[in-house]
Amino acid sequence: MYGVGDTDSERTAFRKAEKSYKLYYQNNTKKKKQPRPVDLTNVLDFKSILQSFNASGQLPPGVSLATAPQFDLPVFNLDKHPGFYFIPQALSVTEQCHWIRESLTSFPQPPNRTNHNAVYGPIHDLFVAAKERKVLVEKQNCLQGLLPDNDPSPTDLAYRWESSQEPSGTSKESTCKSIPASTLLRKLRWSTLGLQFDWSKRNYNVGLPHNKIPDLLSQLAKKMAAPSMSLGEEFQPEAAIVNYFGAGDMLGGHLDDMEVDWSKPIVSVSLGCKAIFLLGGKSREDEPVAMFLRSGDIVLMAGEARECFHGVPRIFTDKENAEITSLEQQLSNEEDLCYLDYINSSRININIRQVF
Ligand SMILES: O=C(O)CCC(=O)C(=O)O
Ligand SMILES: [Fe+2]
Repeated sequence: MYGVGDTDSERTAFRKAEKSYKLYYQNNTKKKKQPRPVDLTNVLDFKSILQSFNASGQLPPGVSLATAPQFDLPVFNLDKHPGFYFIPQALSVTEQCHWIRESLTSFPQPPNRTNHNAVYGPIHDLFVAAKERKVLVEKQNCLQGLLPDNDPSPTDLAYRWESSQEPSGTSKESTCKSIPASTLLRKLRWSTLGLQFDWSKRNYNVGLPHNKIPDLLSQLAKKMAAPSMSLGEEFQPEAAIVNYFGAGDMLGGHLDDMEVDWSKPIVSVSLGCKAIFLLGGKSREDEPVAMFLRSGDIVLMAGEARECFHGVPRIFTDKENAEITSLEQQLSNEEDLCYLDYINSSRININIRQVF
């Protein structure tokens, strides 16, 4: 689903656009790596579109106001992409902070799976462990026989958290593989909520243990999906993918085609650093439109837009372009500094789907 190009796709319009926005470094004269400057003049900016719409009722060519009865925020459509909806600043800063905390603490908790499952099995409390500078230590073959009798989960975990200050003790322990939680947090790429997506088989595996989509997230998705739903129908959130992006990360052009009913939207929430989103056509040969996604923006992809290639070639983690000042202010109290530290250089995307 998420592969970026083989040699053929290197030449497509979508791939060209990805390359033009992707973060590349260049050496300047003092041999310091600098991000290559990128031309952003063709990137649609719904923040300024909203501002001028609010001031004068004017919209740029190709953008129109969606009909969204009983919806209390302006929602925009793109004339060339039926089924695509943009809701700028859909979430307040307080709501954004809430979903950032949830995305880092509760969403990656088992039975939800993450990209780390394949290597380490289920990992509990990753964010707290990173905050407490813990290390993940291989337990089997290595610590067996050294575990206390009251170990809470001796059978289902091959790894466990340990304080990094713990003296290594016996020679048996010192040969254990150990990985700092902070490294694992930095390498967290996705977690899945609700019905679990099996990336190797490219389908939803309803047999995997899972929890329902959390109520508050479900309510949010139902409310935000409304502009793209037929009258009298309600969106049923059954699965969600949470994507975590660091500087230089990108999400290659792809289609989300594993859900049964494509008339239902994907509700996609952006948090943290600003990104560029590319929305293409049904073929990679179609020229994509580029737009900024900022913290608090929500997009809906329904109907025809569900069949369109899309991706995220760039996130901006530098102060000038990240546009997270209000998040920084709200997360500047002592208990939130750990979240601030993460989101300062990261973007989180939560996309919620109705599968059946
Ligand atoms: O990060 C985004 O804004 C898009 C995510 C996405 O397309 C996906 O997870 O399928
Ligand atoms: Fe997608």
